[in-house]
Amino acid sequence: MHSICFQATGVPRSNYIFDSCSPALAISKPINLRFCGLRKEAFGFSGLTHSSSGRVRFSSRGHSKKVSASAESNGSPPKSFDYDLIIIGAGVGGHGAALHAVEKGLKTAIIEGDVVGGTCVNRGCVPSKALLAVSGKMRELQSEHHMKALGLQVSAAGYDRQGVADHANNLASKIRSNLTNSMKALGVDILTGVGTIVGPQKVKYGKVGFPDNIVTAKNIIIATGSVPFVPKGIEVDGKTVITSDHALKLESVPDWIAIVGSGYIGLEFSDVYTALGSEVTFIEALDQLMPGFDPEIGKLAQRVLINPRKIDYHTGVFATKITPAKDGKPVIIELIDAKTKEPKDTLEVDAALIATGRAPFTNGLGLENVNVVTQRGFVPVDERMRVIDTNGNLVPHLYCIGDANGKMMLAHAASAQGISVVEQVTGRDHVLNHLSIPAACFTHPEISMVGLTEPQAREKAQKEGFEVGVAKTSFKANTKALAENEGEGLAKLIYRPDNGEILGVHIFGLHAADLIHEASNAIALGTRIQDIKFAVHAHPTLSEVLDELFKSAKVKAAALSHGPVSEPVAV
Ligand SMILES: Cc1cc2nc3c(=O)[nH]c(=O)nc-3n(C[C@H](O)[C@H](O)[C@H](O)COP(=O)(O)OP(=O)(O)OC[C@H]3O[C@@H](n4cnc5c(N)ncnc54)[C@H](O)[C@@H]3O)c2cc1C
Ligand SMILES: NC(=O)c1ccc[n+]([C@@H]2O[C@H](COP(=O)([O-])OP(=O)(O)OC[C@H]3O[C@@H](n4cnc5c(N)ncnc54)[C@H](O)[C@@H]3O)[C@@H](O)[C@H]2O)c1
Repeated sequence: MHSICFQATGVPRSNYIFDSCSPALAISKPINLRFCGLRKEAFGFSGLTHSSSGRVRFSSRGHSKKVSASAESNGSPPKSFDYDLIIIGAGVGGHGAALHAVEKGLKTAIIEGDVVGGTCVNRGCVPSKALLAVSGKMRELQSEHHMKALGLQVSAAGYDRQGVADHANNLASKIRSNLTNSMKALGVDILTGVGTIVGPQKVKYGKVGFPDNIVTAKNIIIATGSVPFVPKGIEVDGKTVITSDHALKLESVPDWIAIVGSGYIGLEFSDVYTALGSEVTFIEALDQLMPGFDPEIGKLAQRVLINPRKIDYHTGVFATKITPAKDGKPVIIELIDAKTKEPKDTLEVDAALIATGRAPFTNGLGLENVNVVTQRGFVPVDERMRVIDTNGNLVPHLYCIGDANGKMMLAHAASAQGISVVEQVTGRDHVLNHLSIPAACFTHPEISMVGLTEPQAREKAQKEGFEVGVAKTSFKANTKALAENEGEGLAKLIYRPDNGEILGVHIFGLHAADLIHEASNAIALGTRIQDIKFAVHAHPTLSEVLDELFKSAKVKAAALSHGPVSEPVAV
C-alpha cells in the first residue's frame, strides 16, 4: 500500500496547473534556495513498492560509474559535471527527453529503478492497446449484424485467454527492448537504481545494500511518473480486486466485474472485458459516466459504448469499502452516496478493477534537499517545467516532466515536455501549448479530443467576452465510414466565429484517435479555420469528416483577411 497523500477529484489532470506560482514573478525574484542537507537514510526501493502489484524489480547489474570529484559537498553546486543532462526515470517522458538531448549534442544519462519504458510500455498504453486490438477484432467477428451487412459469414468467434495475454506481454517486451536499444545506440548512459536528489545538480543512485554512486549534471529532469491510485478502504489483493497493473496481465476474465471509475482506464477495460464475455458494472463518483469528456460526446459514447453492451452503472456514488473474494465469498463493494455520504448499496461481484486515477510517484526523490515540497504528491512546475521551491522561486537547473508534475497524464505529453526542456537547456526558449496536445480513448469506436470542451470554451468566452461557435459533422455522411459499415460517429468543432480560432475538437467514431491530429496540429501551429478549410483531403477517406467540419464552421467575414492558400487546380 502506498502512503502518498492524494485526493482523487475527478478533475482531468490537464486542468491541474500550479497557477499560484507565477513563473514571471518567480523569475523576477532573487533566487533564494534553502537546502535541507543530505537525507541520511537509504531510499532504496521502498518507493517502487508503492504499486499495488508489489513490484520490486531491479537489475542486479551493479553500475560502477565514477563518483564525481565535485560531488563531495551536497549543499553547494558542483564546479564540474559528469553529464550535461541526467534524467531520473526511463519512462516515455525520460526516453523522449534523452533522445532529443543526444540529438542536441548533450552528454546524457538516464537513471531507472525498475524497467526501461515505465508505465506506458510495461503497464499502460502498450499492453492495453494490444488487449484493445483483440477486443476490436472480437467485437467485429461477434457482430452478426455487422458481418451480414458486409456480406460476410463467420462461424462463432472465440479466444484463448493465455494467447491474448501473451500478445500483450510480448508487445510490451518488444517495445521495451526497442526503447532500450534506441538509447544505447545513441550513447545514452542507462544507470540502474533508484535516483535521489542529494543537492543542487547532484543525484545519487544505487540499490539497497550497495554503496551509492553520485553523479552530477548541469541539468536534471525528474521523470518518475505515477502509480495506480487506490482510495482508502479498498483492499487490493491482485487477484479479485485489481488495478490496471494486474488487469493488463489478463490472468482471468471474470464473469462479472465492477469497474470503479469511468475515466480512460475504466472505459478501455470495459471495452476489453465485454468483448471477452464479462458483464461490467461501473461505479462512478460523479453524476454521469465519462465525466472528463465533452458532454455531448459523452452522451453519444454512452449510447454506443455502454447501453447496448452488458454494462450497467451506478453514478454519484463512492466505493468506500471493497473486500476481495475469500473462502467462497464474492468481492463485496460498499457504496455511499457521493453527496449525502449515506450508505447506498452493497454489490457482490466476481472481481473489481480500481480505475480511480493515478498518484504521482515522487516519494523518496530527495526533493527536500532542494527545498521543494510536492503538492498532493505532484512536483510543482511552471509552464516551462521548471521546478518551483517552497518560496515560489525556481530551482536552478531542475525540471520535472510527465505524470510526476500532473499537468497532463499522457505518454506523448510527457515526451513533449521532455523535448521542450531540452530545447530550453540548449538555448531556445520553448513553451509547450498543452491545449494543442490531443488525447484518445481507444474503445470501439474510439474517442479523441484536443483543446477545450464546450462548457470550458463557454466559460472562457464569458470571462473574456467573445462568442463561441459550434459545428458538427456526422460519420453517416462519410463514404469511407459507410463502406466499412461504421457510420456511427460525430465530430464537433468549438471555435471563435470572430477570428476563426479553433478552441477544441472532439471526435467519436472509427479511427478517431488518428483523425484528431489534423486539429491538434492546426491548434499547435495557430492555423485558423478560414485557412485550413481550403486544405484538400483525399477521397474517400475518414479525414473528410474533418474537412466537412472545418467547411461547415461560420467564420465572420471580418476574419477572412486572405483567401485560400492555394487555388484548386483543374486537371
Ligand atoms: C492502463 C493505462 C493505459 C494508458 N494508456 C495510455 C495511452 O493509450 N496513451 C497515453 O498517452 N497514455 C496512456 N497512459 C498514460 C501513460 O502511461 C503515462 O502518462 C506515461 O507513462 C507517463 O510517462 P512518464 O515518463 O511521466 O512516467 P512513467 O511511464 O511512469 O515512467 C516513470 C519511470 O520512472 C521510474 N522511476 C520512478 N522513480 C524513480 C527513481 N527515484 N529513480 C529511478 N527511476 C525511477 C519508474 O520505474 C518508471 O520506469 C496509460 C496509463 C495506464 C495506466
Ligand atoms: N488512452 C489513454 O490515453 C489513456 C488510457 C488509460 C489511462 N490514461 C491516463 O491514465 C490516467 C488514469 O486513468 P484513470 O481512468 O484511472 O483516471 P481518470 O482520471 O481518467 O478517471 C477516474 C474516474 O474515477 C472516478 N473516481 C475517482 N474516485 C472514485 C471513487 N472513489 N469511486 C468512484 N469513482 C471514482 C472519477 O470521477 C473519474 O471519472 C488518466 O489521467 C489518463 O490520462 C490514458
